[in-house]
Amino acid sequence: MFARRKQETPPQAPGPAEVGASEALPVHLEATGVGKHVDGNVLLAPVDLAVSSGECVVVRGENGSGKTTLLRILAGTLEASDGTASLDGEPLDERDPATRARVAALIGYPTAYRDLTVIDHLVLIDSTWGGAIGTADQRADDLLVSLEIDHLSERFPHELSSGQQHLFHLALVLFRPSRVLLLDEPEQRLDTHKRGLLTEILLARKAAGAALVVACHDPAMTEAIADRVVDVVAP
Ligand SMILES: Nc1ncnc2c1ncn2[C@@H]1O[C@H](COP(=O)(O)OP(=O)(O)OP(=O)(O)O)[C@@H](O)[C@H]1O
Repeated sequence: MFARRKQETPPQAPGPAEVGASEALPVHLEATGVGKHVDGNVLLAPVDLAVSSGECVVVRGENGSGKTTLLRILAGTLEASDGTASLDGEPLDERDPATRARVAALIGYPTAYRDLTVIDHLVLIDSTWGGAIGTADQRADDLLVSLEIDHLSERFPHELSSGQQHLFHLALVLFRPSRVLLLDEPEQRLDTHKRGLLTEILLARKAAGAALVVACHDPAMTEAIADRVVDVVAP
């Protein structure tokens, strides 16, 4: 089991909106004419997108239209072939600590460790990123409660159902502080109730000042969280 970091003075426990909440500093993410092609194949036709603190842009489009490709470019893990993408006027590069400190992304499967439990993973993340309120265990518990998976905190990742695993993956991303949240189909594999919980958490993160870009196939969730919609058209 991962050794828990000890904290001497536990202040009050955080509320769900405060766990992983973004810092108060405003942020602006912008993509202008961003497109991607590889060996003559167009993965993403040029698209514009802009989002600031307290806003959510939902990216829609049919399967294969390029939503994940766009999110990868916005996360700084993929270089655009056309156009420019910037965060607060600076180029995005996931290798740059300045980008990593501001952007948290759920695109595909995050790294998980077979020998660490659910809560061990969160405490491990906390040892890197920390938090302002409460202890690491309190912060982790609070997020797990908000996702209604606190009863699974001592399970290993391979002991979770597919929907529970997805909630665990969401927890890994939501737990660390970030000013920008990029989520690729966060509603996948979740039942209606859990989609509602996730919607509440995303609205709380918006209210706390995060900028959100969410690729989403769920019309109800889109209606609830989106300030604007960007439709990606298949190349
Ligand atoms: N490494 C790659 N090399 C070549 N083409 C790729 C590669 N990765 C993805 N593609 C293609 O790029 C296009 C866009 O893929 P992308 O995953 O961005 O779509 P998407 O909109 O997220 O799809 P979905 O809704 O199914 O998740 C698809 O046609 C896909 O086949």
